[in-house]
Amino acid sequence: MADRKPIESWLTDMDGVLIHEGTPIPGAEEFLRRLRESGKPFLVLTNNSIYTPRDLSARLAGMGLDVPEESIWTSALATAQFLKGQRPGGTAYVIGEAGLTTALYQAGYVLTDNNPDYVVLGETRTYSFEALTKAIRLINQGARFICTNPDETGPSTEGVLPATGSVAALITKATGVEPYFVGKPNPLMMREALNTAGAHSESAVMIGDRMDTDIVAGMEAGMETILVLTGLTAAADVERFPYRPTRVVNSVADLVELI
Ligand SMILES: O=C(CO)COP(=O)(O)O
Ligand SMILES: [Mg+2]
Repeated sequence: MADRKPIESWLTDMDGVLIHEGTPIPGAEEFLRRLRESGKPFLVLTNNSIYTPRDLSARLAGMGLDVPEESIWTSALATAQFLKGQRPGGTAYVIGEAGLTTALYQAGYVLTDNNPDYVVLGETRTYSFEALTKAIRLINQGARFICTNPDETGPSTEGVLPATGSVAALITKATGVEPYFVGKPNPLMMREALNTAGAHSESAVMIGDRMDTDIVAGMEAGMETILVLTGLTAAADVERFPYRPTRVVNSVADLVELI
């Protein structure tokens, strides 16, 4: 890309780039090791709001991937930071896992189903009819609808998994209310990530497997972008979009020599 600065900071998506659910993607271990050895700032930037950074770091370590918790930024953390800024000491009814409930507690929020300020929808593998019904009723009674991420599906080795964006669509259908999405491609998540990594967009790169979250978010934040073909976007899909990544590679294994 013409007159761009050398890449000094690396922001990388997780699902579909480093792992497929519980399975590491070939080349991810070497990519992360080379990043650590380079001493360059890097951050794993995931829309997956299920886990706390500590739990996620432990899960990744169990797959042989060494990512310290301070190098992980999730859509749950971004959502908690957003709500803390919007309404300090607020209240929320939450559908999600420990990654989201812990982040909201740490942001000073009270989690309740009694007249909450917000309904906050995150990623889980155990959506319940009762919880969705409660969320729909609370939104109808005036609670503001927030969602950690717009991903309709997530990747796995067996195929796609329904994700938060699809569940949000169910609630929207039942209430007529659209959520505010905090995760990628919201510039909020990118700004917070760049600040967390101490990175500057003109010398940073965003690696991802989705054109409509990772790549557009990086592009609109002024970063170089690299699409990998190990996740949800196939090579033939790229041309359908009105924008392009800086480069397309098969996997993170192809990026090791760029670090
Ligand atoms: O969890 C996701 C959708 O289910 C997406 O996670 P990533 O942002 O790490 O790809
Ligand atoms: Mg992904």
